[in-house]
Amino acid sequence: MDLFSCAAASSATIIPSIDKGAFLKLQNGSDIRGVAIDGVEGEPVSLPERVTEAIAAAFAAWLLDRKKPDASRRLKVSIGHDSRISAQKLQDAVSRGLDAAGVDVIQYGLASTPAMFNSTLTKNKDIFCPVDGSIMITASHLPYNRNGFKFFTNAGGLGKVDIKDILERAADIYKNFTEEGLRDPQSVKRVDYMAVYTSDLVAAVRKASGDIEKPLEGFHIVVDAGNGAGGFFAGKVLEPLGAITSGSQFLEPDGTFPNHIPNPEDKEAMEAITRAVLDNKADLGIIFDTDVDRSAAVDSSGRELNRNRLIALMSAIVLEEHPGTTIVTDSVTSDGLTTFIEKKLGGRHHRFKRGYKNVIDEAIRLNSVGEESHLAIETSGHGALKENNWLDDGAYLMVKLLNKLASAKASGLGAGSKVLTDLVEGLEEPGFAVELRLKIDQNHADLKGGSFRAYGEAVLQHLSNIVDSDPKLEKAPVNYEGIRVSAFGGWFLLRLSLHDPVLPLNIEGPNKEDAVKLGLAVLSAAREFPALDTSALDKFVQV
Ligand SMILES: O=P(O)(O)OC[C@H]1O[C@H](O)[C@H](O)[C@@H](O)[C@@H]1O
Repeated sequence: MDLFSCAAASSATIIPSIDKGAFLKLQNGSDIRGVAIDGVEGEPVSLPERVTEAIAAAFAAWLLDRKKPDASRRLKVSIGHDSRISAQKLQDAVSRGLDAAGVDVIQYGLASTPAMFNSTLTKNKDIFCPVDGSIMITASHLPYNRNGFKFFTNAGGLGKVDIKDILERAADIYKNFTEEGLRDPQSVKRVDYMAVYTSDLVAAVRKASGDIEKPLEGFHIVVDAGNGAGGFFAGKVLEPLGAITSGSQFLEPDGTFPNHIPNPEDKEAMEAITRAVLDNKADLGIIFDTDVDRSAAVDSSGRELNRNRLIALMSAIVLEEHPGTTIVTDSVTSDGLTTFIEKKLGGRHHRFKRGYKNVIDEAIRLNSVGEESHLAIETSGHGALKENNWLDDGAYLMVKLLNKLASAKASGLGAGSKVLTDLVEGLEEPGFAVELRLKIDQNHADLKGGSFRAYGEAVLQHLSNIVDSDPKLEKAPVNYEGIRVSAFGGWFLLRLSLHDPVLPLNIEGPNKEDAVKLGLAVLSAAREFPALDTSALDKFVQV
């Protein structure tokens, strides 16, 4: 069943009528996300093929406006996809939409999100690069029935404003669609771009090791791709570098994700890669999300190198290369991380907002106003380096770790992941950490017809007032998102979710008891908002 109401069937024309509002609802920050296939009750299809055609044609129109090519040149757009079961269907629809808008289509097949951005930068006429624009068909770690798009030009990923513009254009294009349908493109070019992208990663590690052909010889590294698109990393990156990859798991693409969610923030996923490392007595484990823009690692003792630890590790590597530089992170990073970056590593920690695009854009902005920054990274496992064109690339983060292993071995420091573990030595970790997500009921009368955002802002304002009147609670002096407060040896941050009608609450404390005290401070404010579902917090504070 389609989400959209059907227009009255006059003569033979049955194009479901879809208004602009329904198109705009497909926006998810700087991505487009929707339900691509039937199968989950209560989740009707919101991204059918014809809507996809319209979105692709709208991207082409947007790109033509930006690039203004002269009449003799046709623009080229590359398309790639992750392992989702709707990938082929959407790739065909995207190709028809681009072709109808007069743009050349180059299909890469199974690919990673960072590879797609990279194709706008690669200079190689034989493979039609650089392309003018690129589309990745993915819904990251979301369930199997979802899908969506990320768009790139050589200036980076498109932002919120551009996505809204594209969806508005798509709604107009869709209105003019006829029952006849768009033709299949006359000529689609197919390129094995992942071969190019992976050989760049291999070259980067070889270079860092002082041009050794197999700098990872003697290392045993297991990869867990969670049946997403990241399986290439074992056979196309690690093995040519000499590493043993036996025991790697879930490398085959399978859009039903039968083993675990491909998501380095997911507990089960991290447990799966940790088990693989320990069972195989491997030196290192590497895990990716579905489209490989996020990653995490596990050391040989089974210690997870994700979230704050991964940021600490990457900061140590980047600050060795660029002493004193600023590390930009998302807002839910720990106080211990700030101390580590500033006191141990001698850098500056700029704790900004949640959202990978927000941290990357902030790092670029800092550089433009004279503050040097080389790393923008989120606890989610998204990370981008200046040296890599600010490409949001989970595989490149792992390449930086491999460089470290390879150069340690080359300089006689031996194999194993100790060189990485040693780099995070001294990072203070909280005794207790939790994230609770408090939902706002958008249909509740207390919203009085207003938006969930306005309601969430009112909760935050009320909490802010309570904090101001309590001497035990100390507001963070610099804060870019929500209300962050230190007390009882720990901290909490209550903020609005980037996309959902939710107020995520992060609490870290020396122990659960102190974390509960922080939770109670939030609860005293939250209780007064009947549309806010505080049940998770109620449960948490009942020790
Ligand atoms: O605000 P939240 O609901 O916690 O979501 C925040 C997250 O949203 C998306 O997944 C983005 O890709 C991440 O970069 C961001 O961190």
